Amino acid sequence: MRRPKSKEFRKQQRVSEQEEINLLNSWIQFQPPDSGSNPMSLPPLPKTSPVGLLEGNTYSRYAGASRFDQFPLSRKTKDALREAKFVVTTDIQRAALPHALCGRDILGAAKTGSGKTLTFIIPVLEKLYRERWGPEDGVGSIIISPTRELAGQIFDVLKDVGKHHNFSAGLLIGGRKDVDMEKERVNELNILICTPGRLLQHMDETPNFDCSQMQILVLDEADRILDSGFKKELNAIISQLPKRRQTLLFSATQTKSIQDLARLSLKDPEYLSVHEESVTATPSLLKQIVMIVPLEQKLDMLWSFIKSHLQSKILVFLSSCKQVKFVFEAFKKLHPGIPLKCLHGRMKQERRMAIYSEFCEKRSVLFSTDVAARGLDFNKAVDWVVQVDCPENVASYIHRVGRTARYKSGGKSVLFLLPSEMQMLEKLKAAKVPVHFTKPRQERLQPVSSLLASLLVKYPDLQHRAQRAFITYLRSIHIQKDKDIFDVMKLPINEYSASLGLPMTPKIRFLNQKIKSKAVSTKSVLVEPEDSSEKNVLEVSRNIDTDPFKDEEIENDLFQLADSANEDKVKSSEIEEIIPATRVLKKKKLKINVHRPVGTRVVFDDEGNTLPPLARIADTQSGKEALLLDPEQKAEYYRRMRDDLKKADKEDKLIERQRLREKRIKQKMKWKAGNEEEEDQDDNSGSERDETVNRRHKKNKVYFDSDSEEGERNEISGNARTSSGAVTLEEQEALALKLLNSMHS
Ligand SMILES: Nc1ncnc2c1ncn2[C@@H]1O[C@H](COP(=O)(O)OP(=O)(O)OP(=O)(O)O)[C@@H](O)[C@H]1O
Repeated sequence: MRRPKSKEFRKQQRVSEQEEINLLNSWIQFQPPDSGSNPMSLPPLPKTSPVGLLEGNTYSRYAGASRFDQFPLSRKTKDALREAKFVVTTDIQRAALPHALCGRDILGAAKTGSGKTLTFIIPVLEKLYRERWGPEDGVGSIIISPTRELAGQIFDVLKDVGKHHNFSAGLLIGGRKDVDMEKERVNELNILICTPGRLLQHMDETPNFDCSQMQILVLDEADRILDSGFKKELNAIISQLPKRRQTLLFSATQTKSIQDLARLSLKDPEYLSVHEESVTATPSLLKQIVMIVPLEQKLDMLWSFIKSHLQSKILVFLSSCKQVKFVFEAFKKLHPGIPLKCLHGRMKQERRMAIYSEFCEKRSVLFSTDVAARGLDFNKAVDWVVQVDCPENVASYIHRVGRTARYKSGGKSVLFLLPSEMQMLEKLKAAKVPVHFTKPRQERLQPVSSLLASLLVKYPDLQHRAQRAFITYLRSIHIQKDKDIFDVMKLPINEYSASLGLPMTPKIRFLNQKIKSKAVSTKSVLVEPEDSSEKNVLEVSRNIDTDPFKDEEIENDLFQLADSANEDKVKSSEIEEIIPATRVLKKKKLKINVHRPVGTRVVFDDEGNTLPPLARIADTQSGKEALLLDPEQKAEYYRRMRDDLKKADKEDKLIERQRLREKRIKQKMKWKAGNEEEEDQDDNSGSERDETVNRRHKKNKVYFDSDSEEGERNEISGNARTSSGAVTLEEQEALALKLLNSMHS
């Protein structure tokens, strides 16, 4: 709390502030961009070096400044920077601050953890300070972030660095219930830090919400905000912002698309990519490992990894919220000896923030979706980033691994790649990502599947979660755009299902169609193995083994599970994986097992001869076993059995429908009560999300940001359908017969 100051003191302060501003303005040759320039006629992006950018400009002398106090910044900003122990500037800060303080538009690209946040927070504060912005001036700056956690983190940095300024700032993110309170106060805020959905909500719903005077717009993780997932929101937001403004875009993986820049009406933007000439696209202190892990061994590998790194802080990325929920719940029940946490878009906002803070403070394992992939700077360094599921592209990989090895600290990461995803390695290499490729050391694996199977028997809820995780994973692969890497048909589906502890492979409608058509077309693959991708896979692995970035230390010290000695074993599993026809045959075999009728038990007659199968069956009516050798008797028996099963099936379906109806009603009520939940942004592809947003806009004007909940609802209904339709009549018959059989054996 500040003590009230006297009138005289305030007057003096105003005068000295004005003198300081005059001085700053004379130091900085302030060049606001032309308001009327045509955004489509952008000049080619200049490839500038980080220092000495503004030759001939009075400001050029600051271009090479290596300390914050050498920059023409206000006393208030300098004091706060010093107090927060920010003294020496980073590359991107040195390169971008001179331009940003001049009022230029900037496209800033620098590696993860290299200090981009300060690079835009300082110009925002300085711009408003020099404009003498006050509460009555309203919104002066908007900073947009793709996720709520990142917005919260930027807000914290702003509070730190701006603590001596008198600006008001607000964090506007989805999932908060106090939207009405926000509406009342939003017009008094000078700096808004927000997610796109919530900002648009205020633009559309808040009476008199006015940002016509806004001076400076910032997009953090700009490439993400400009991609198709946020396209509609961003276009709507931009259309409501003044054309005359400064725009700053930052990301570790920057967009260079002229269309994107045109959408933002950038004026002569400075493209500052300070690490473009760098040998690697990722931080130099980051050690990166890629391992081939067959799908059915992923959980074994993850479990073994956790068990052998109990003293580390580990961030684990999985492809969907359902995966996160299942792995977290299952592993928690197995007590690995280190605290486990999970983070995904469908958690309540308060819980999300709490988990995020707890993980910042404590050594633990955090299972997360891509909500934690970008921008987050976990307080005490993350030791390991483990990518259990392959990221959708190289950019996503770079952001995920960038959660460790930040600023000047080191870090390690490991990516589990399926044999069918080996193309990813080539793409990483092409993008200058130095990975050390290695094979898993099988004998160090601690299998967890059998433990999971018993857990699933004990906890039916967990079984349901496992089924959903299974289906969502396959769907996430199915909807991936990059078909060079992601091919659902190459996955060992039954083995994967068993590895989750599931007793039977759940039915997946979209896949069944594919399998049928593939079963016909893949026969030729079996007779032409040399031409198949098998060869490619092996070739790739050989190439990567001779990777110049290879670091012996990693193999010996950092990841004890790795071993190249069992190369042959892995190769044979690769071969098995990449010939889909093999699996199709296997699958059929498995199915035959499931449908095994009563009577397949070997039975002998009085003379010791085996009786043919089906000769001996249980008479369910009388409760006795009987030998039904007469075909008519047998037919009659089966007819009765079929009728019974059909009846039971009908009843089951009725019950299931009723259950689903009740569930839907409950969800509706929850919704109506404004019980906001969130979407897992990874569960849906961009295009799916676009459709979702459209529908929502049309229907009831509910807003979307990185965290909306439509994905969940879609999935719930999708999964409900699957669970209700998953077990067919045939399978139910088989199951009943199997039960009878086991009762008699
Ligand atoms: N000049 C500096 N001196 C000391 N520490 C700094 C400096 N600049 C930034 N940092 C610290 O470096 C860390 C990473 O900064 P920041 O989060 O801004 O990185 P980033 O480039 O935005 O990363 P990402 O691409 O992952 O979003 C933070 O902990 C921040 O406090």
